Amino acid sequence: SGTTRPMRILHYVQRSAKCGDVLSVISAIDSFCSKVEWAMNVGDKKGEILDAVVLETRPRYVLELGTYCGYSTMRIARLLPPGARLITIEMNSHYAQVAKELFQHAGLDAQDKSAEKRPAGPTCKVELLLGSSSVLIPQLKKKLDIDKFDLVFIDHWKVSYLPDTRLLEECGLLKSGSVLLADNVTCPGAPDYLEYVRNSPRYRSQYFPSQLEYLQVEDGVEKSVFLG
Ligand SMILES: O=C(NC/C=C/[C@H]1O[C@@H](Sc2ccncc2)[C@H](O)[C@@H]1O)c1cc([N+](=O)[O-])cc(O)c1O
Ligand SMILES: [Mg+2]
Repeated sequence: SGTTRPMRILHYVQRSAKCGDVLSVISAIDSFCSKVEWAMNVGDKKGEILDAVVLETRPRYVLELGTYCGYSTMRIARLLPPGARLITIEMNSHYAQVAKELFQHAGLDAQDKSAEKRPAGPTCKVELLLGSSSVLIPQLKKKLDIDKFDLVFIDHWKVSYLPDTRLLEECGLLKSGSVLLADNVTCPGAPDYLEYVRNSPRYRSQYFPSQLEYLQVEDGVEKSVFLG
């Protein structure tokens, strides 16, 4: 009945990162996970690729599958202009709670969309949805009044990458030019997803080699542009 790894990350951040400073929260997580305890954040090396893709895409509507502690949520949110919306889906309520507390420490304007009492309309940049992507993706248009996503960051269960991508297509949530960015396509790997986006005429796919977070192990992210 001790603490969990996400709780230990949260406590370290609360002790050592500057309140309201999202960059100091991000670097505190990286420092904890590289020196004290590994955790499955996208990390600083692949995080720089994520940053570059966000800046290049200039997305207004972003979807993230797999919040975990919210590390990549914060990396993305800090680069979005006001008015942009970042929807992140997490099915583990403990991880979601830790992420929310990290967003608060970072001073990120975030809202738990699954809360009952919430102000009408998108008053904040980060909207955390509690539930499974396969259940929530078909509800996004109706629930959140979002038509298409400009950028999707995929970092949840590796076996869910492909089915959820197919679901995004079927739900009409991608437009010509929408960018999918998938973490871990080398380690742990998402072979069926890779095979799909690299061979489908509906995507132009590009691999960005890097390393697994905090380790000297090969990994990489795959950027796939939906062609409509
Ligand atoms: O397994 C990995 N990631 C799975 C991530 C899973 C995250 O997404 C939801 S599942 C969900 C959320 C929403 N909808 C459906 C399911 C989990 O609660 C967790 O927050 C992983 C593993 C390694 N590694 O080295 O072993 C490295 C990485 O970078 C990884 O991302
Ligand atoms: Mg990952």
